[in-house]
Amino acid sequence: AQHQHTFQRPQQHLESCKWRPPAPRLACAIDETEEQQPVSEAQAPNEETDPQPWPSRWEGPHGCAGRYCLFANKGFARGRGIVAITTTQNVERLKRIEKEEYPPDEKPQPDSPPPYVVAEVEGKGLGLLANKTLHRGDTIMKKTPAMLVHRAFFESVAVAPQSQDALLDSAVALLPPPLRKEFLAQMGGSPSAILATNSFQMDIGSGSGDGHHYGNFPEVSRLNHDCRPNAAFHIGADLAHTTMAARDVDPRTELAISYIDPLLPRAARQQRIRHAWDFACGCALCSSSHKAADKSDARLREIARIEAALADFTDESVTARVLGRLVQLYADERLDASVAGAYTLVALNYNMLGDARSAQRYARLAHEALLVEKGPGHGDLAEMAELARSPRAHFTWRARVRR
Ligand SMILES: C[S@@+](CC[C@H](N)C(=O)[O-])C[C@H]1O[C@@H](n2cnc3c(N)ncnc32)[C@H](O)[C@@H]1O
Repeated sequence: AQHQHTFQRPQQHLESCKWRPPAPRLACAIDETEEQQPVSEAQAPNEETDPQPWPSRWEGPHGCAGRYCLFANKGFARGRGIVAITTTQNVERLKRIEKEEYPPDEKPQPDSPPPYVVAEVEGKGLGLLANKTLHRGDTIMKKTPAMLVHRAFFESVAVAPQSQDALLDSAVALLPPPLRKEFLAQMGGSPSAILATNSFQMDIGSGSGDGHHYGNFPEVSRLNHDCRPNAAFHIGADLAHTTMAARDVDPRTELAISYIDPLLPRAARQQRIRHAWDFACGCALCSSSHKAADKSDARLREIARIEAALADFTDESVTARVLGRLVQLYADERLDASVAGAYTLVALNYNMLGDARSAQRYARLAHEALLVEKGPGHGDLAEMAELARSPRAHFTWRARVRR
């Protein structure tokens, strides 16, 4: 699974982002209410009391709206469960992923106690607070989705809003009770509003088309937004959403992720947050003085300028001093959760300038940051490992000096 590209920076940064279904709906070509077969709770007897974990078994379709049908697997990912509103082709993909990533003969790791507690956070509703000291790279949580909904289910004019709501209600009813409780406890109210406030875009087709879904991970949904977050996240080919500490965190400190591109200037960040989630960001940077915000925006502009130069092999302004300046700007901006792309560029550019030691140093840092921000499946990892191993054999060696 890959994250949705919402913006493109020089090093092909990928961003996972949250979403909001399009509203208001303008047209409904076909009302498919009649195709709905809402699933009642009565169809799952004894599930509240049954101590046995559910076996992994895909069932459905339990009703359809247009090409999108409801499928459920109460035993998905070694007993966690999942529901999906998607196409039959994508269910086959989910089956393949489960077979490869969650083989039934492999014992699940016992869950270690979470390094956070859920608590009220002033001005933000509930949030997550660290309950111990965390270090950069520590895993905060790793969760598979409770619900996957094909993006076009919300966008297709062939699916009427009533059909959407009926199928979403049925989907919730098919979740195993503990996960259903977690799902319904999320901020939002109705299932569609819960999805609008708390979902991540993900591609379950590895970019091969029609795999674009909204993924809902109820435990992850308690993470509030911060423009300079102390946690980073990625969604892997195993569908799991992993949140990791991006810097050292003291106990009782709130854990937060960025819902948006943190490199946007303050006004654009706030506008995106307002537009997509309808809240005024109360993070420390957004609440800072005009003077501090202006300084931050000036640093972001300088970052953009330098990164454009680094990505242009013909740009002659690139020197070791410029590379050092970029690293300093990221540190000053506290962009600990978004440094992988910058370190990658810096590593490649040191190599292009013929400084093998610095290239190796930043290739190692980029490798570490890619694991935190993008996960072990990211394509640049091999490149950075190669550069760290033998900078002089890398195609970038002295590329700027040779010109
Ligand atoms: C994904 S939920 C996060 C958890 C949520 N606070 C809760 O109680 O479940 C997103 C919602 O949390 C609140 N929120 C998140 N980050 C915030 C921030 N930086 N400032 C103010 N409110 C925030 C907003 O109400 C937003 O719609």
